[in-house]
Amino acid sequence: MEGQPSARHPDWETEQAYAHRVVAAMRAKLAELEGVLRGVRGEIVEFRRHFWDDVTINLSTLDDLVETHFAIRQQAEVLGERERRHQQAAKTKRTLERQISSPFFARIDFQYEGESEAEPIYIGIASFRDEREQEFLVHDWRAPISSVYYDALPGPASFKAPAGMVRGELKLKRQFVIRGGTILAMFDAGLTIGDELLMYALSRRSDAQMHNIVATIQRQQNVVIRDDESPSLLVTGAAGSGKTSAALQRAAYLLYKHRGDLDARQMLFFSPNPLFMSYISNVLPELGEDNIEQATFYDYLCARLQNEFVVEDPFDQMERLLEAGEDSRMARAVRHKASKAFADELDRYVAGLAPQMRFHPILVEGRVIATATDVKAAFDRTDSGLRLPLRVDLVKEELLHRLRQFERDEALSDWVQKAVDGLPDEAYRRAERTAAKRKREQPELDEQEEARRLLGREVLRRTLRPVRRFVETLRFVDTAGMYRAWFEQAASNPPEGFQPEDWAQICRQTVREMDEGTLWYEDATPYLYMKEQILGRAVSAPIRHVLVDEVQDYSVLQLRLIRSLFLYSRITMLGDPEQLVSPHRPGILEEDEMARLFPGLVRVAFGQSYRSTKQIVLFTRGMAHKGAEIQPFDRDGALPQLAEVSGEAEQAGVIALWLGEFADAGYQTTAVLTKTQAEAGRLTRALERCGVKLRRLDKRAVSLEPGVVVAPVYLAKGVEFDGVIVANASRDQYRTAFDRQMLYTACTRAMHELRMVSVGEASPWILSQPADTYERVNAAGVNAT
Ligand SMILES: Nc1ncnc2c1ncn2[C@@H]1O[C@H](COP(=O)(O)OP(=O)(O)OP(=O)(O)O)[C@@H](O)[C@H]1O
Repeated sequence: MEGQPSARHPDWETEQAYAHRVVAAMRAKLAELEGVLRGVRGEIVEFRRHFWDDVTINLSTLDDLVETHFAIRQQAEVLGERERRHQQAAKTKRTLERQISSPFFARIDFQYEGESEAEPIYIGIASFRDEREQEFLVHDWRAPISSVYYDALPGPASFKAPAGMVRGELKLKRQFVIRGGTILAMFDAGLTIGDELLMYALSRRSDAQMHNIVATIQRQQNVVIRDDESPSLLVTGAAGSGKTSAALQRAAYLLYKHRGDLDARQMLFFSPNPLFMSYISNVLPELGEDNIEQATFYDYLCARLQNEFVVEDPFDQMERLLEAGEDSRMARAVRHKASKAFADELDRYVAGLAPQMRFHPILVEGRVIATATDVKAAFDRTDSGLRLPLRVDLVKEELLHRLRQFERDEALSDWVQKAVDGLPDEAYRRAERTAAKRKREQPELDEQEEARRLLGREVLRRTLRPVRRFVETLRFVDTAGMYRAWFEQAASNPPEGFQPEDWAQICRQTVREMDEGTLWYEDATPYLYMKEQILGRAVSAPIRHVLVDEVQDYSVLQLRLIRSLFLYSRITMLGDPEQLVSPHRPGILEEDEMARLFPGLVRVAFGQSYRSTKQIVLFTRGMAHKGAEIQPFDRDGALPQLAEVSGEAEQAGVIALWLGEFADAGYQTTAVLTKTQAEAGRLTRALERCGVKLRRLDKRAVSLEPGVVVAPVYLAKGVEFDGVIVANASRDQYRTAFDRQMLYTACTRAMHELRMVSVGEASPWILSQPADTYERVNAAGVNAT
């Protein structure tokens, strides 16, 4: 690395003077903004107080009603506009406050082609203009020219501006660490980019929150961040290679580039667990952007399925699997239901479903408006050339028509007239007035009967409301019955092609579970997918960008569902096949299925791992299939340690000892990772008995705080800790290929230090690593080799 040691840099004073100038200008702007904010706030309070003064409420005639409506609307619009102005100013203020502490993090000197001098460009989290001088004191990191900082080395360079490519020469590339307006460190980048600043960033202690990487975005990451052309992106890369970070920076970049046209509510991030949602929730606000929408795939499924079933969550499914074992029927069921063969089979079933469509009858207070057979007959009368959702829609129209007819026909019937007695007096008076008016227009009308008819229809309208809703929301289609029937049929008559040998039993179990009102997690997606095929896809048009993290854990149908629900959205997927911690079959990321579902898919692979020290990466990469491709970042730390102990009490003792050492090292976040929830519970109790203060994370945990946590590995996905202790990393626990992925995921959560303890012989996935990549210690933490 060519670079000047910070303290001796000859330009230090000049740069500090510039930083002071910028900060002073920012402070002045902040004061001005605070004045504006106070003013707008005052206006809002005043406006709210006198909201009704300018509105005359007059509901006498229809014209008056319309006028009143518009007057209220106009007032509300004025108020809304001020509130928006206030929100905008408050947002700018927050960004400015952050900028004042660290006004910029880089400077490039760029000499445009044809110019004789280079222009210094300072880069920060947002741009800042000196309005009097009409010059940019700081450029936004997302501005076109800023890309030179991320992409180029000193020498000829170019960047893409809206009007085309701009060429020139990069004369200087300088990086800063500034806190509280004071320069703490300053590096000039030479042939390699920003390694010192990166080292500075990666050596920090984790505070349980992910942070932005804006000052040290690497060239390959920048490709992903600024890609505004590919319809879909699949970013694969080793643990800690910055996939999630790049995706969040990408969201910030797109929000900036398309500001005014794209807002944060139009971007959706699928997170692996609720904990992760809180872990990343700081990144965008740090960059002055609003948080984008976040959901776990499970939450999304439940929202779509409403309350039709109790849907098992993926963590319970995981526990079920860990208990049953990989060779169990349950595991075979889950794997098969996640496969392409199953997805194709479901597509075939839906394609041939028309003759077997099932419906619920339409009943009103025990009276039959249409039997299930009637509804089926109505369906059969529709044009068989049409797609299922269109045919269902036609049946809906016919049923609504029948409901209207029923309302007309039944108004004078006894059961309805009996219910009329319960109507309020006002309803009687209204009906009598209307009947009298009609009598004047049609003298032959029986006025009393007309009033009774009107009252009867009012009763019916109320009674029919839920039935109408039932029809309008297509709940008359027995989708659950059809999903269930598919398994019933398959149990007695298995479909052609590959099935697990005990498929018939699996099908019967699925039926039993549904009869109890529960949907296993592995059935939730196929069921929803089938439902969307029958009833019509509720395409989520407002969402324009979807980001899917940990995509290696998704099944074929989950991806098909995402594609169909977000048909018009651009999709960015992030994954690492080595971290497959779901019972699904590996390889989904490699398959043609990806290219078929996401036409124009662009794949980007990240090779370098940033999270962990060189020692941790050299050790963990041995567990990965394509480990040789993982490049560690040259940051030194201790060798990972392994202690083999004889029992659980001894294990707790070793962990307590290690936790003490981690605390002495100043680690703020430490995780003790187990395989299962039950183990996490036992270990928590054992550690508490040793006097350790810790927090146990379960699937309901929604935030990560500094300190020691005990959790099963699958809950720590995507998250990182200063120190990680893998509990009971023994042969019994981590033996199979699936276990290897789990162990790899656990070990790669560590930033600075990794320790493993095993009750009995350690896992072969550890023992097969080169002896010089880890250290064996005894229960007292003393080298045991
Ligand atoms: N360019 C960078 N500059 C500074 N830090 C970086 C950079 N890229 C990644 N990191 C850091 O590396 C760590 C891992 O990043 P991130 O979580 O985005 O990786 P990932 O590929 O999503 O990991 P995993 O697959 O293990 O969940 C984070 O602490 C992040 O801040």
